Amino acid sequence: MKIAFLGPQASFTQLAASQIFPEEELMPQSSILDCFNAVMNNEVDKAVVPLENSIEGTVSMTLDYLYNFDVFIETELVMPIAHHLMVHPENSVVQKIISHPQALAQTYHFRHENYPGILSQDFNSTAASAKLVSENPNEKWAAVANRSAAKLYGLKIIHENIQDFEQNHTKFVVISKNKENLDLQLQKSSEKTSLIITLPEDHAGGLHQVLSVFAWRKMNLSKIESRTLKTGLGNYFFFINVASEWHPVLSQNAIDELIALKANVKFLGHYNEYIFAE
Ligand SMILES: O=C(O)C(=O)Cc1ccccc1
Repeated sequence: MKIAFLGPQASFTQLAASQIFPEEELMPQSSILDCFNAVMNNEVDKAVVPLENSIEGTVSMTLDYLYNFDVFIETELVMPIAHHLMVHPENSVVQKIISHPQALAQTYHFRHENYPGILSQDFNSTAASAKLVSENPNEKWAAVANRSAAKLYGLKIIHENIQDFEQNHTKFVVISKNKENLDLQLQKSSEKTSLIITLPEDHAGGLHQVLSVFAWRKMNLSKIESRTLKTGLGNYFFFINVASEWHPVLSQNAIDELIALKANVKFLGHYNEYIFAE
């Protein structure tokens, strides 16, 4: 089986992907969009992408593509994230800090306290930034990336554990064209159902009606996030997680009732959440 992931080697997504799929062929992609496209074009069977971070929140690109592409979520892995600042071994001066926007956001206060006025630059992934720094020994650049990236690309770590909050976790999801619930040999923490709901038209109590479908069935919502539909200010879709085992009749009735309310419902999957094994 072929598995796409946000690469290159030693990205956080690769660490997640190799734990979920230790035996499969992992195929690095240079963006989250490329991961979705690889699935849609059948170049791969599945892809692993980051969905949410405990400091910075949802990876909005992933949320948008879950809305836009015909894919399902097959499983989720929660992984602790430690960021380090690294430079080329021949360098110690830092004039620019490069990383994935999520990593830059998770280290914002560290950078502003320790490197005030130093430029930051978004790049495709933490590992891609580490690789870029290693390929440019004459530039005074530093990357925010993980320890495996420092080792693989031969960089020197000058500050360890620079994430702004000690508790830093990212959820990675496996997406594919199949409605599957992956059974992994990892520690399972919970089960959930993910839906994307679009309300029919703007009217008082519209969202309340949608939420009451879950409330009176005692279906516990563990996440609700609104995201712009990009059709104009004030137009949103809602990403909802229902935290429970799958009750076929109850869950189908809830979806049928949402449809009767003229909401648009996209079922993303019922799947397990696993915890990264250190
Ligand atoms: O850039 C990476 O290495 C990724 O896999 C995305 C990411 C960035 C920061 C924290 C978690 C995942």
